[in-house]
Amino acid sequence: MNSLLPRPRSSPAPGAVHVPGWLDPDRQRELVAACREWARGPVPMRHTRLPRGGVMSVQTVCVGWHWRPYAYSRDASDVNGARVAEFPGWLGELGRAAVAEAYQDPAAAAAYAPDTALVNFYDGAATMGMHQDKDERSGDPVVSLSIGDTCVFRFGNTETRTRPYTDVELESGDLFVFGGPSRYAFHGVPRVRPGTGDPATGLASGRLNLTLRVTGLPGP
Ligand SMILES: O=C(O)CCC(=O)C(=O)O
Ligand SMILES: [Fe+2]
Repeated sequence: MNSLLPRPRSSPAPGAVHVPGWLDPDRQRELVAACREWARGPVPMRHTRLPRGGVMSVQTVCVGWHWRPYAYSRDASDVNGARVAEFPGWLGELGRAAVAEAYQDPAAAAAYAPDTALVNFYDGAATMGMHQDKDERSGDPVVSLSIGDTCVFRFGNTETRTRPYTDVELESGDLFVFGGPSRYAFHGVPRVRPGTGDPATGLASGRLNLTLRVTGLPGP
């Protein structure tokens, strides 16, 4: 938080809600510690390789289900063949609390059962191009949690990867939920602002983002 006045919550599109400063400092520290463990394994955090030969600038580790472009599996055959870490119960609770906060809808929150989390780490130069989250077989909302350096999060429309879009500054502790008519909106991260995070989170530099999702795939 680098502003004098609290940042207001906003809704850049129907079904998309930004809640600034939702995670308190203790929660942020706990999440950084958990992400650090997941980054070690059983499937280590890596730069995801794209089918056409490119490599993503962010580093990613998954929990619950392993994502590779463009499908989910339990085993990370594109990394080391290991089965991904279990999706912990507390992370599901956090997801339900996030949906309750964003939509102020207890029934929608109670029904929300995320079974995967993608953990992305951005160094100062990493970006993410405009894309849709569409490898899930469920239209349930995506819950996004940010820790560390501030980024520009570009939230667009469901039709094109271009305008109209809204640029939102996601700071450490911010919650962003997109569901309903915005579930398949294009979005991306054109810029991270190095040095804006507070090292007290446990993250000396860079940005962490967790997206909780419902894969719609059969469990265990
Ligand atoms: O880092 C972010 O804020 C967005 C991440 C994202 O869009 C994704 O993992 O699909
Ligand atoms: Fe995404």
